[in-house]
Amino acid sequence: MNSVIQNAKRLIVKVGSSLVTNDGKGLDSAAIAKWAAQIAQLRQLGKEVVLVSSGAIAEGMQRLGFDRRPTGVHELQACAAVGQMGLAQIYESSFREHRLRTAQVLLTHADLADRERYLNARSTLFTLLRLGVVPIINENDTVVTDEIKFGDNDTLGALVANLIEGDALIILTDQNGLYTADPRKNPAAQFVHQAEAGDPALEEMAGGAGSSIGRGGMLTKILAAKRAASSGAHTVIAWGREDQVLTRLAAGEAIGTQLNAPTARLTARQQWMRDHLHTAGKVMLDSGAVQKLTADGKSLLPVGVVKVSGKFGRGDVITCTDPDGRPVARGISNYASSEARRIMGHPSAEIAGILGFEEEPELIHRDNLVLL
Ligand SMILES: Nc1ncnc2c1ncn2[C@@H]1O[C@H](COP(=O)(O)OP(=O)(O)O)[C@@H](O)[C@H]1O
Ligand SMILES: N[C@@H](CCC(=O)OP(=O)(O)O)C(=O)O
Repeated sequence: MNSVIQNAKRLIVKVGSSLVTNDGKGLDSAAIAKWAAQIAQLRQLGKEVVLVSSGAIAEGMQRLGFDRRPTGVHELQACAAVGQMGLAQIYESSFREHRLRTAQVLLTHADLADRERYLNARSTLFTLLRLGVVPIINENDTVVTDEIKFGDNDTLGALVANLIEGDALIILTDQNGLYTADPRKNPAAQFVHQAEAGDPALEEMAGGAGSSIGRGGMLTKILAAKRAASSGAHTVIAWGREDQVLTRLAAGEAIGTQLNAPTARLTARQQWMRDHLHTAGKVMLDSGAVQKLTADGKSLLPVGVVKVSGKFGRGDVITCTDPDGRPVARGISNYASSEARRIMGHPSAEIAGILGFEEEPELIHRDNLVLL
């Protein structure tokens, strides 16, 4: 038995190109229908699921009649643009069978490196989940070149896990999981059931892609697990065609390779905020808001702010002080200082009326806040 996926509330499921396109032969609608049915069941169990799907280039190659992966960057980008239409269509129709809506989210590395775009992506994904939609994420291959790419969707899956503080990342691939060596080349390779994410020994075992369809191979999956672990997410690498793989994992069955996150959830993120030696701005809270933050574990609402100092933008880390000016917390602001000055002291229901828009009801969401 294994409870990591069973206990997970928010899951990121990544499916690789070779699985999605049946080794490049075209979109595998039967396999996709099975994952959609399983994801629908996970949602009924109260889990939130985000799907990261590869396969745009492989499907585009098939549609455009390339029998080998083109070497020219613009041909690859053209393939991705054509293939992504196929992915969007098939996911939309497969999930519709279960009365679930899908949303296409195409991201680039630049989107996640920029704090404001990062926060926008995060808010949009949370909103989609709250609305009961299954987001389908891929890299926006049409606009990125090699130097600025995530490069592979294992990495993208891990970054999405960090972005939305997923509890677990499930990487579905064409092998049962991690072996001590590439099983395609070494039939004596032993299966690894469990290990600690980030253990350097795993990187020695993992090789590159076994087929011409997949990109990253096992190494990028191991590195993705290490990356996801920094925000506390555990990773499972499993065979995507295993019968009922997702629902069985959710029922607590041990399938595939489990890479456990050694750090507690949010530690890395809290660490990142704590590590800010200087912040661009400060907000002074009334004593009620101090109580909400420090004793009740709540978010900071604009209504509890009495003074805003400094100049900061949406997404900057700011310091919260008590009425005597003593720092009590640090966190990421959802509003720029000019906006915060206008909404401080007001209930969140008035934000839209004052600013003409509302980003979030909180000035600092609890997930983006660390007590000092
Ligand atoms: N130690 C290993 N254990 C399992 N698979 C490995 C290992 N090293 C390399 N591989 C290769 O990694 C491949 C999976 O990666 P990849 O082809 O990129 O798949 P995906 O499209 O699912 O991302 C496997 O087919 C396998 O040949
Ligand atoms: N964005 C690319 C994904 C490339 C990729 O990482 O593929 P894979 O190693 O199969 O997950 C596509 O959709 O073709």
